[in-house]
Amino acid sequence: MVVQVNPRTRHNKAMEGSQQKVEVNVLLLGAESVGKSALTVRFLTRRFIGEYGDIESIYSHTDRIDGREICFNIWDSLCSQNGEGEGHISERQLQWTDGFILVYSICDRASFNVVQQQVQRIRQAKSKFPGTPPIIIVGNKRDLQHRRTVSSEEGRILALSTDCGFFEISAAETYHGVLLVFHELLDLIREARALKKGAAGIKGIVRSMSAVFGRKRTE
Ligand SMILES: Nc1nc2c(ncn2[C@@H]2O[C@H](COP(=O)(O)OP(=O)(O)OP(=O)(O)O)[C@@H](O)[C@H]2O)c(=O)[nH]1
Repeated sequence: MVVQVNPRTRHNKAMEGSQQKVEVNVLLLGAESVGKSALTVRFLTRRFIGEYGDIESIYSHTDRIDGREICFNIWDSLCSQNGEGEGHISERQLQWTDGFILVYSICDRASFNVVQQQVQRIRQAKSKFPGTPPIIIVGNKRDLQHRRTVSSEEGRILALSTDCGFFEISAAETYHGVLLVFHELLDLIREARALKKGAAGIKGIVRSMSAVFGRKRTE
């Protein structure tokens, strides 16, 4: 079973008219050993291979979803980069990504704390990078119930209070939960893009109208 919270109403796919290929950049963050690579590899290959090594990579994966080609660029980041401390997010990462997947392990409270800090950092960066990309919080290792130290409730409350999506999954046990995470993020990214486009359109109309009326006033 997968626990899920949707932060907003689901995106109406009719909002995106054209049938061009859609490209989305997805950044996976979280503490060490929470399963970021396991999630990435599950999504790319449908497999769980157990050990993943310490390689930071950006993977590209194209899928056909609802009759449309979607290219996912997935940045599987390493924790504690450049001595900046756990949970650090670089400006390059913030500028690059269209959406975040923040992963913690349900058996590791410290990793949940890291996700809490990362949500705050991303939200604070909003002023620097307008239109903060959507965030999905993922509690991984759901198969290890006997070692659970973070309740589902805590994950859900964090997500609700910070306007993030939330899933509890086991990358080890199923592909389905991982697929849901990426598809939900895709929906939120498309929704954010449609809103941005709409806002730009309205701004354009307002600009044209003020140009016309502004000119008339000075005549
Ligand atoms: N039981 C269980 N183990 C998992 C699950 N997901 C990942 N693991 C294990 O957790 C360990 C760490 O997984 P990784 O995917 O390498 O974690 P990571 O977050 O990419 O780690 P870093 O690259 O060191 O930051 C590995 O031994 C995985 O096999 C899961 O859902 N359940």
